[in-house]
Amino acid sequence: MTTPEPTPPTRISVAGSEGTAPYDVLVGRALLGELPALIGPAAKRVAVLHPEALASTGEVLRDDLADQGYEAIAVQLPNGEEAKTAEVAAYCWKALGQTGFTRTDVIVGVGGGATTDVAGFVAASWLRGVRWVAVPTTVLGMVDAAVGGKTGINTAEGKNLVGAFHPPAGVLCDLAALESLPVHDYVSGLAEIIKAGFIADPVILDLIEADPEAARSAVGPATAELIERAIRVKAEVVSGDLKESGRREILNYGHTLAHAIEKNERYNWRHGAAVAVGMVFAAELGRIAGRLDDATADRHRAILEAVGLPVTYRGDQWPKLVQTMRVDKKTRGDLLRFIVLEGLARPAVLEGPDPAMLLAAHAEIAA
Ligand SMILES: NC(=O)c1ccc[n+]([C@@H]2O[C@H](COP(=O)([O-])OP(=O)(O)OC[C@H]3O[C@@H](n4cnc5c(N)ncnc54)[C@H](O)[C@@H]3O)[C@@H](O)[C@H]2O)c1
Ligand SMILES: O=C(O)C(=O)C[C@@H](O)[C@H](O)[C@H](O)COP(=O)(O)O
Ligand SMILES: [Zn+2]
Repeated sequence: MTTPEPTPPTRISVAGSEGTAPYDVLVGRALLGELPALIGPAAKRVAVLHPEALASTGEVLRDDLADQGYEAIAVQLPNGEEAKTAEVAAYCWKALGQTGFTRTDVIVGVGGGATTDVAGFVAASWLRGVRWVAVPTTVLGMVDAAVGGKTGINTAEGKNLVGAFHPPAGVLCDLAALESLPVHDYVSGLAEIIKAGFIADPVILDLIEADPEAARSAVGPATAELIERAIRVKAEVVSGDLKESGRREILNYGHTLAHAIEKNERYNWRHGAAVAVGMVFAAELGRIAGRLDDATADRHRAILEAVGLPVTYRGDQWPKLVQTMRVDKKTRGDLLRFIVLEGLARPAVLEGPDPAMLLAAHAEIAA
């Protein structure tokens, strides 16, 4: 009997823009052999930044890189959102300083979106910018966070308030990593996949609606296709607008309210769960503004509930949420701006909606 040839990874290209180099997102299995080529020939030192939950992965990777002749260190970060702080970034800078990390050395971020956001930010800020490679290990990291070069940390005042646009040299999405992901985290990533479906690729919605239970699994029949389709949406959008001067804002669909919910919950809600509620809110806002048809608005709640994502939030928190939304990055002056839909895959900006409209949309998600 012959052993089947390993399937080559899918390669999705992200164009360089505004002086940055193009790079590829690879999706497949057993991709770590690609890492040395992405680290490049100039590096002497490599720092592997990983969350506590992936301690053994981080150490194996460090040992592997050391065997290849790099001076490799593993830097363990707290799990999840707790890593996105100035203190954790400073801890990483200290580790780099003590290792004598130079401009030709390379950072590898292995973990979920929180880890790759910090790893990218440390890479952007160390010596004003060093090369980094993203190895996302969550659905959300693969389809969204690791692609596009938005890096950053939170401050007491809000989500992702400090950061930089600093694209990686490459992104390795090893689907096998998803098999250890708790279902709660897996499903959180589906929110960003569903977002990609509503803003650009409705086939995603059809695939999930055909078998929502299978969509919740790392080994479902459509898993790889869903992940690849969402990455293609992100890659296409960021290729044309790295610094979010225009079209990239559509990737923020549902995020204006989501970030306010995350802050209000002291980051104990997963990002994807907050984005799910935020998209239902944005859909209702679109409907109330006369931009979105009833069927598409209703489809939000149905698909998100079908995969087990939340669609409501505590009704008594509205004043605090509005206050936080006022400092959303899309706000211009005093003008709140939301991404809404004018139909499937037809995102648009809604500027300065009447407070009564916001209140009416809020009533639809208030628990
Ligand atoms: N930069 C961007 O463009 C962008 C886009 C979307 C989201 N984000 C950010 O991404 C973050 C959310 O990312 P996330 O949903 O991946 O969550 P996360 O990074 O918080 O990870 C969730 C949990 O899973 C653990 N984990 C990671 N991989 C694992 C694995 N393979 N097996 C077991 N456990 C694992 C983590 O340690 C953590 O405890 C948010 O901070 C969000 O703001 C950034
Ligand atoms: O890549 C983008 O652009 C996005 O908006 C993707 C979002 O899913 C992501 O959560 C992003 O981190 C939000 O960025 P922010 O600029 O609103 O903080
Ligand atoms: Zn997001």
